Amino acid sequence: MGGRPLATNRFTPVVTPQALHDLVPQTPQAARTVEAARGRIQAILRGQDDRLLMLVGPCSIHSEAEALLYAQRLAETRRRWGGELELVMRVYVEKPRTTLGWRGFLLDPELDGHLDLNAGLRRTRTLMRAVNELGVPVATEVLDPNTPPYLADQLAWACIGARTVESQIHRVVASGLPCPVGFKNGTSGSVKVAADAVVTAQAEHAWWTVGPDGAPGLHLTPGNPDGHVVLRGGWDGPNADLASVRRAAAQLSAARLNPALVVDCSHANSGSDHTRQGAVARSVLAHLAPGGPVRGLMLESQLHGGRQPFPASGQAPLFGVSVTDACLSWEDTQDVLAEAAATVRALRCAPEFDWREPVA
Ligand SMILES: O=C[C@H](O)[C@H](O)COP(=O)(O)O
Ligand SMILES: C=C(OP(=O)(O)O)C(=O)O
Repeated sequence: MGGRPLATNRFTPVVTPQALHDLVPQTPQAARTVEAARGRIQAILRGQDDRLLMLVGPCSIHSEAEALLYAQRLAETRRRWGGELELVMRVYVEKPRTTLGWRGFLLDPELDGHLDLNAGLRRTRTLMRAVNELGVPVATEVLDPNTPPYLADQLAWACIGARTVESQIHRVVASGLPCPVGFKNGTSGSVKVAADAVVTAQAEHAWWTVGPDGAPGLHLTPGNPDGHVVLRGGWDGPNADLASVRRAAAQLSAARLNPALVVDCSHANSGSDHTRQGAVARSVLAHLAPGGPVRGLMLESQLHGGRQPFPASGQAPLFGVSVTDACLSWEDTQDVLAEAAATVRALRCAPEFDWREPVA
């Protein structure tokens, strides 16, 4: 083969899952948050709890101080709207990229390309535990199939993203996760690939991974009964409107799946314009119906709105501003949450109707 010679492959050993758990052990307080939230999210998805699941938080975590400040504020918001909303914080530490870019705090916690994965694992686990200890449940995207043995006990909700939803190994991993898993529709907009992922993840599988001591092994997974589809729009545009929601729910019902849906108000549903997330959320709230398929919303939200260019090496990022996708500001997020809570209250007094009927 001609061309440029490849750079030399290098290998750096990584801590075992057990060593990380010994270093950052689970605490009873954090475990209570995780367990209780998993049960409540399951009940919402199954239609046994009429509150809305609200997955809110930064597109990506790049600083513990920022994330903890956000979590402290969210803890207060959770108390305020707990009767109407199940608020879960996005603690997203692995970023899938369309082509190239920073791959997240877990792999590169210093944002400088040094890829200190051991520090990333320790700092991520410490952060997730601290968020749970504040009483705020944690949601994340599971991107690298190697991460769950290190972090799964911290998660109340997990996501398989639009770029990996068609991947066999991600579906297999989801079948072994101990929490409800949302599957995004594909980047093309295909809901079929997400519905297929729900079916695949419901089954038992064999997942080749590492055990607590880091030795490779075969994890026989039980299957995940709480997989569901997350609508995030696609190449052809948004899919948060009533017709798209009805179509997706009908597709799931036809496949004999629970038609529960979460609508991501960001990504292709907002045209990646953070200022549109509120309008997308409001449009979904306007078509919610008692007993309808939409059980939750996702917002990409930060302390401050917008985004900043990824910081050059050695340069400190602006505090509270996303370094990946542009996010809704804290204040605008609060407005959306207040409206979501008011909608849930109003729906409790609304008559049931068949959401499948087309509006005349
Ligand atoms: O949510 C985050 C981004 O949309 C996703 O990681 C893709 O980012 P990119 O298109 O900037 O690579
Ligand atoms: C990467 C994300 O979303 P998607 O997979 O929908 O692009 C995300 O939610 O951070």
